Amino acid sequence: MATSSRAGGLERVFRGTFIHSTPDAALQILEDALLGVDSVGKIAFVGKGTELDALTQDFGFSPAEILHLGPHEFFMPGLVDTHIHAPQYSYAGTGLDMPLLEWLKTYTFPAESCFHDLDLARRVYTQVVRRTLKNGTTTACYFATIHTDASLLLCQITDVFGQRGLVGKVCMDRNDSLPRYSETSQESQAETCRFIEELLNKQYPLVKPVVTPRFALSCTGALLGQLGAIAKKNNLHIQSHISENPEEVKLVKELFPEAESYTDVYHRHNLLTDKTVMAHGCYLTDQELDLFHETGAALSHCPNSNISLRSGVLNVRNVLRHKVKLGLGTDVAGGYSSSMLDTMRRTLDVSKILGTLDPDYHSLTMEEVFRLATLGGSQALSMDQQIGNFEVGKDFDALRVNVKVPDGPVDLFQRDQPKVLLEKFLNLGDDWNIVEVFVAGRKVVPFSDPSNLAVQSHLSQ
Ligand SMILES: O=c1[nH]c(=O)c2nc[nH]c2[nH]1
Ligand SMILES: [Zn+2]
Repeated sequence: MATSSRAGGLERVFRGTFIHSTPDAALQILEDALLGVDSVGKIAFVGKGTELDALTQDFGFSPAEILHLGPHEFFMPGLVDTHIHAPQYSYAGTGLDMPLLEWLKTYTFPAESCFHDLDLARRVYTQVVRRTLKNGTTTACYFATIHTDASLLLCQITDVFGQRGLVGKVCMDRNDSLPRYSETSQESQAETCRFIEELLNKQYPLVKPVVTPRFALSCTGALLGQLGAIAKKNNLHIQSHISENPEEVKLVKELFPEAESYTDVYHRHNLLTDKTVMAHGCYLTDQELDLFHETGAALSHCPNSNISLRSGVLNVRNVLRHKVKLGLGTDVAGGYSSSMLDTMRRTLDVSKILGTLDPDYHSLTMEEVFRLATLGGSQALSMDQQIGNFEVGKDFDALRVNVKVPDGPVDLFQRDQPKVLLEKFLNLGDDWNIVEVFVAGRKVVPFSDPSNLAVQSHLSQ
């Protein structure tokens, strides 16, 4: 039976294979399906090829207007990167030879401190948005730097390229290792308010502000409290890091002796809400995971970063058992790859290693990881009413995947079933296979040259 909604006139109708997840099914494959996208980018109907006549009548389109997918093609929901540092893209792929706190001091803070330079910011941010879009990231939850104007530029670039973005101006009023890359708590609070106000005034349809204390070690309790109040007053998203590395966990305990746990540091400053996403969480206790569940706060699992900085291992099965919302993140540049395909592969690898070490550990399946990267990410960002799968009424954020693209990375030897095509793509594919990317119904990849010219002139003003 077709499902439908009549939000606006029809813009496009596709026919072919659609693969997505639902809360009940990690993998749902719709073969020979028809999907209509309305003029405001929402999914107007999803039906079967056999229902063509009824759908053409109900929605007023002709069969000649249908865009047909090829035999090795399918649509899947856009990938949701729940944790990525846009400025760190400048040194992605390098500097992975030390643990977190030294890594921050040696590479991260010096690199981020340069982003007062708007020309540098424009170059790096343009490339990170283009690269992640090409890799199929339709929604990205970005950390910028402490610099408000450069953070606003990241918002503008995200808007121009048509990516859905949550963007945070980073807040840190404590940085002994590089005092020039720090703010007073008054500056941090005032600049966060300016960032939010200026971004909201721009009215970019797909870009939202996120309140972003870097992590407990970078912030005084006073600043954490002010940021919790700002988020509450404006009903905003919040992002930070938690329990990533043993040394970090130990120092947080020393710095906040009054708190019952690392999670409690954030909770007592009103920073754990159902619009919070915290990266890592490798060392959270069961009690802390209970607190995440009670508050509706989410975790972002960043396996490339956890391996590359030798930070720790997240027991995803335990997180899911506690019914904590969970998405995946590249965590560029602690994670060296900006591709969510890499993040999915590492999520699976880490889970298989846990299963090898403990025969009672129930490793994740490919289907579960696919759900985490799409619907899971949308839930972690509390955006699952709007994105995450192909439910009628949601925005059409989607990747058109061609597993047999000429000169591509995947070889096929027979007419494979859609599940095999998906598995080949997830394990062997890359951006060559992502032939089109849609965000809110707009085709944003391939990049259109005229719009790029517009970007260049727009951004150089
Ligand atoms: O992976 C990480 N990347 C960072 O930039 C950061 N800052 C605090 N904690 C962090 N962890
Ligand atoms: Zn991070």
